[in-house]
Amino acid sequence: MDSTPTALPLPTFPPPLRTIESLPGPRRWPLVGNVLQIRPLRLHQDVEAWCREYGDFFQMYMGPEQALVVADHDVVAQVLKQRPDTFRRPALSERIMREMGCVPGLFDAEGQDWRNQRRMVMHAFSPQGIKAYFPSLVKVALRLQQRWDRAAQDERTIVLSDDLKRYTVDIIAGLAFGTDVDTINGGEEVIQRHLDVILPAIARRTLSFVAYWRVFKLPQDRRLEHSVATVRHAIQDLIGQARTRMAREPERAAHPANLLEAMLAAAGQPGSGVGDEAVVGNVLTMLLAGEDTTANSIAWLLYQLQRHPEALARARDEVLRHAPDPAAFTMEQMDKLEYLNGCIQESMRIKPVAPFIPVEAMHDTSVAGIHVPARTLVWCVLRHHSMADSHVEQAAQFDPQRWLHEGPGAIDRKVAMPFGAGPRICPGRYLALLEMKVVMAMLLGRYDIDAVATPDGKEAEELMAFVMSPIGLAMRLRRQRWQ
Ligand code: HEM
Repeated sequence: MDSTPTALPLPTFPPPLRTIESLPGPRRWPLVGNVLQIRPLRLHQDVEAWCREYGDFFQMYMGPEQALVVADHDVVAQVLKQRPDTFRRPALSERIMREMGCVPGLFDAEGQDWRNQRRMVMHAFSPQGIKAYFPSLVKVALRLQQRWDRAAQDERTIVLSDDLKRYTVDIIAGLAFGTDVDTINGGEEVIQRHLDVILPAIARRTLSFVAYWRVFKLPQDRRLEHSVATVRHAIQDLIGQARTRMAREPERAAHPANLLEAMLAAAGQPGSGVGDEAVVGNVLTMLLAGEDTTANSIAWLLYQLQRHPEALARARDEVLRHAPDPAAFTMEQMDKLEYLNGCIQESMRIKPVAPFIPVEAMHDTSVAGIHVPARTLVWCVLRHHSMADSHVEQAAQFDPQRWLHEGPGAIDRKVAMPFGAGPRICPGRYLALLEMKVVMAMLLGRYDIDAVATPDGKEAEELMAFVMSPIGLAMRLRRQRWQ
């Protein structure tokens, strides 16, 4: 027998964690940190420029608070996946909403409240729910078509964001609240005007270094108060209409026809985790989360297609082949618009309306070997690898084709995350994609686009106010000759 002692394997230890302080990052000032180097309306671009300079992981300071910036798409997806237990949305965002007089909903809910509300919202926005709503969605698109017919006939310029927001609000109100608000045919005093005041205010106050509004109010803060009060009034109206329907038809409590009815039915149940406040909060949340995001995504898509005539022609060809008549649109036709779908994905890769997602660590944890103490802000950058040649071939080019095939030359679909990732991924994504397809199919099949341009004819700038929007795009349409 061999008596040579065999060497015991040495225990291996994971490498010690790095600290955030050990990472590179822009030079900071005492107290204000890097805040003065960030242009609030160009915040995303400033952080993306630092990503190019300092790499996928670096530190920055939002005032005195240290933040870890993560721009590696795999690691971003891992962080976003660890919600709601390890990371949450920053507590500041909920505080700002409440202070403004807005009740938070799913977007700001955490823990068990979030789980309960999420289940209901997912059910309301499920592919089956959206399929059932499709005929009403098309009806809203046809109203927009009438509005655009009039604009084309009068050779009038269309303020793109205004018309598209009317379209998206009407769809959300119909699907989620069961109410036909018809803002497309409404006058100037529509709910969007007030949402347009509230959304930038959330962004502005979240980034504001000094909470001056607690001490005195500027005209913009008084406008905000008025808009919040008007929107709250409109929400009470929507809830009132749903309660009346449910009182008239009590069977709706057992078989709710939409999200609002489901929430109202649940609000009466003990232990449902959905109270009256959550109902109000979620009506507002659906309006805020579904309006600007989808409208601006469509505006960016139109802008990019207009600058790529060969892609536009190919998308139009496809529409005329598979879905030539908006009044007869079907879900099956929409499923056939694969090239248009590629255009949508490509546009959202280059111009994601949510180019970053900030989260906060709930307890001490680690990210890619970096120690992250509890309550640290982790700034997840969504547009970095998705625009890098190292991850996407000729990344700066608008090339819808890359979304159509598998294998060499195809894009790694996980590199772009326009709807976020993990358990809090956008629940409205199926609806949003369908809204985009329907409005684009209606437009491409019926009109020639004369212009989608900024007032000075220069490149559309990206403005970060709650979502990343193109500044001041106007569109001119002409009815196609064969129409
Ligand atoms: C193109 C249009 C849209 C884009 C690009 C978009 C993008 C996003 C993103 C990036 C998030 C954060 C996800 C995360 O934290 O991982 C989000 C969350 C959310 N979105 Fe959307 N969204 C769009 C349309 C909609 C629509 C139409 C609705 C519903 C009416 C909606 C409702 C929500 C809600 C409620 C949340 C919070 C989900 C949660 O925290 O659990 N979104 N969206």
